[in-house]
Amino acid sequence: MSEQDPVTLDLLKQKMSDFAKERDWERFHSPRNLLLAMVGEVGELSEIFQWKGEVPKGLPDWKEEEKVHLGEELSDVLLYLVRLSDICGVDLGKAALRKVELNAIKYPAKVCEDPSSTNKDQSNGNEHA
Ligand SMILES: Nc1ccn([C@H]2C[C@H](O)[C@@H](COP(=O)(O)OP(=O)(O)OP(=O)(O)O)O2)c(=O)n1
Repeated sequence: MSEQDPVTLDLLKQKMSDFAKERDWERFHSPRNLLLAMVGEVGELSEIFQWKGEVPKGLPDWKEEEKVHLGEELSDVLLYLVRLSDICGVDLGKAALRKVELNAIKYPAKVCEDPSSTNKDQSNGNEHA
């Protein structure tokens, strides 16, 4: 794989599968364990922003090493999510695309100007699509 090749969910899925196989860690990669590991990584991601207050988009004032750390924690969350989906037999790419389409139907572009009002009134009464 070269630097120019796109990084796909399938590639990440394969890498995580190889990683677990090579270490004989498949027995640890159960749905529940992976979910808990992912939530732990969401916690580590949250710590990066904790107590900072709101930060401007693009993080212009952050040091390079802080951005590298952020990339690592974002990646841990993504990798566990990809692995969890795989282990559960869910095609994450397809499921996410379908969800994007459902979101567009639930929140028509011309109607929804204020995202803070994305609750019952604009979702046909269904809060859990
Ligand atoms: N049983 C495991 C353990 C780790 N990993 C992979 C997925 C994550 O990308 C990363 C998580 O590793 P750590 O648990 O060491 O977490 P961190 O990298 O965040 O290190 P730390 O918690 O020390 O900051 O390694 C995995 O697939 N399965």
